Amino acid sequence: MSPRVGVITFPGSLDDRDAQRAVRLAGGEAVALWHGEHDLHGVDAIILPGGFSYGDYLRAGAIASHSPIMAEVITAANTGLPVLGICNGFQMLTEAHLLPGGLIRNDHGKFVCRDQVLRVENNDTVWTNAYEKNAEITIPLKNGEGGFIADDETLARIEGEGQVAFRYVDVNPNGSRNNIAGLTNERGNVVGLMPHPEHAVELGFGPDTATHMASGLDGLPIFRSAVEALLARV
Ligand SMILES: NC(=O)CC[C@H](N)C(=O)O
Repeated sequence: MSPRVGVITFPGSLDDRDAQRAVRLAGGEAVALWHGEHDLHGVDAIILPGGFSYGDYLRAGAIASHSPIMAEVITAANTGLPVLGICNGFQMLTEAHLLPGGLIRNDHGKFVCRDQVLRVENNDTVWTNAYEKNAEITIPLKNGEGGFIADDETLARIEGEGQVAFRYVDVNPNGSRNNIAGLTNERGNVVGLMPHPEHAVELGFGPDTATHMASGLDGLPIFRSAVEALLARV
């Protein structure tokens, strides 16, 4: 049976249906979940999608991190359930303290939208194991609050423990410390990243392959990583 991957919709989510589609393309069953529920409906993994939950009021992801379903997500993540946060979802994961540090307004003050090259720094997580270590991938990036921050001590710990999952290559698009684009928790079941893998899973809809010499499908292995890890577990 296909692993059941829950995608939570919050008020203001934009990319929930794209995430569901990516799950299906990777061989999983996508289960739509609503932020106001207290029930994860027995899913095998969770995706917190991109968007503008609660209009980015206070800080992007801050209000959503207190949604009723997030209490269940936090408990489940702490017992090993695979959880992926994409962009606004990554912001929620730091706000919920499932990942360290925080995300603030881009250093140049503008919204950024571009095809972004990333390096896979850690392929020993539930969500990155289908990549080669140090693989360079191109997936879209689109955010206003993507600047990763952490104090020096936290940053040293993140680097020392290998918790940098993805790093920006060539350009740092938002002023993130140490060019950090995505993180994992120590256990490797919770991963968050600013760029959008769910927008690079089908030819013709992802990065401009002619300009970037990208495959256009570089986001798919994130979803395949978890689906295949879950299948192997059964
Ligand atoms: N694409 C997104 O998920 C955007 C996240 C958030 N609204 C921001 O602009 O930073």
